Amino acid sequence: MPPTTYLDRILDAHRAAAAADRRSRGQVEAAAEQAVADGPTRGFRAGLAADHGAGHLAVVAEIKRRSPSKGDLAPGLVPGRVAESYAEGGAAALSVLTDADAFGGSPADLAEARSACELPVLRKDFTVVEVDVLDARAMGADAVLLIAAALDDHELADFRALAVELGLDALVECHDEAEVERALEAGADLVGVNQRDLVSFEVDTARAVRVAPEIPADVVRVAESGVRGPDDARRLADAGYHAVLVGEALVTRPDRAEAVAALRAARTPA
Ligand SMILES: O=P(O)(O)OC[C@@H](O)[C@@H](O)c1c[nH]c2ccccc12
Repeated sequence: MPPTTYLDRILDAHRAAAAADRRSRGQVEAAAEQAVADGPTRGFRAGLAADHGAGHLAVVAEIKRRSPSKGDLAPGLVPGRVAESYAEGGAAALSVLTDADAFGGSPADLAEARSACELPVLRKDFTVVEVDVLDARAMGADAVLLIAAALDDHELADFRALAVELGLDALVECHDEAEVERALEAGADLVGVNQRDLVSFEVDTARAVRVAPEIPADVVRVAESGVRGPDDARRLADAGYHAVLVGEALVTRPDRAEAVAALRAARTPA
């Protein structure tokens, strides 16, 4: 047996939490339906496409208190304040970690960040059951993360269809060409290539650049993880990414708005 990885452990914890969930499906559905009745989502995919269409590299700015690989990044951050500075810097969207155990986040962080700005918000978490998708809508998210490595083909397609039904965009996170293939098969129109291997935690920029051409032109492409600054961002923009998703390099900075603006400008003029 291969050793249990961080990803396995996090997924096991999420599956155990889902199994221990005493709420009925009807209860969770009602909460999601209430959110749908309260109003439409803000358009996460459309926001990235629009900013890219306007000549920028779209920035998905992440609110991340800590990570399993780096420990505390910004444990005392105030989500509303951080959201304001990201918006001021020109972020196209936010990503908010809602996983508590490994990342120190919460649904309350997402709600606070979203109400502090007009930006669409991705719920960054480990989606393992359909209830997670319903919860994402109920907590106010505009998009949900589906990690290809954590889901089988049926789950990927079903969870994505449910997200679409609820008005959520689904960011399907891939790590290699085979996973991109599976994402497309499941109908993905928004694909993230995670440069960090969720098993070894190693970041490989060459991989994101190599995988990019595998993704069709009508799919919005997001490069995730390990983007340290404008130089990294420019390489990814040149490789065909519409957007970068950046956590650590933004959350640890005193001048978060300027750091976002510098990433957004990191595109070689056509
Ligand atoms: O902090 P970074 O290296 O900029 O990475 C952000 C983001 O890509 C990373 O947080 C992430 C990518 N995929 C995930 C899945 C779950 C939790 C976290 C992640």
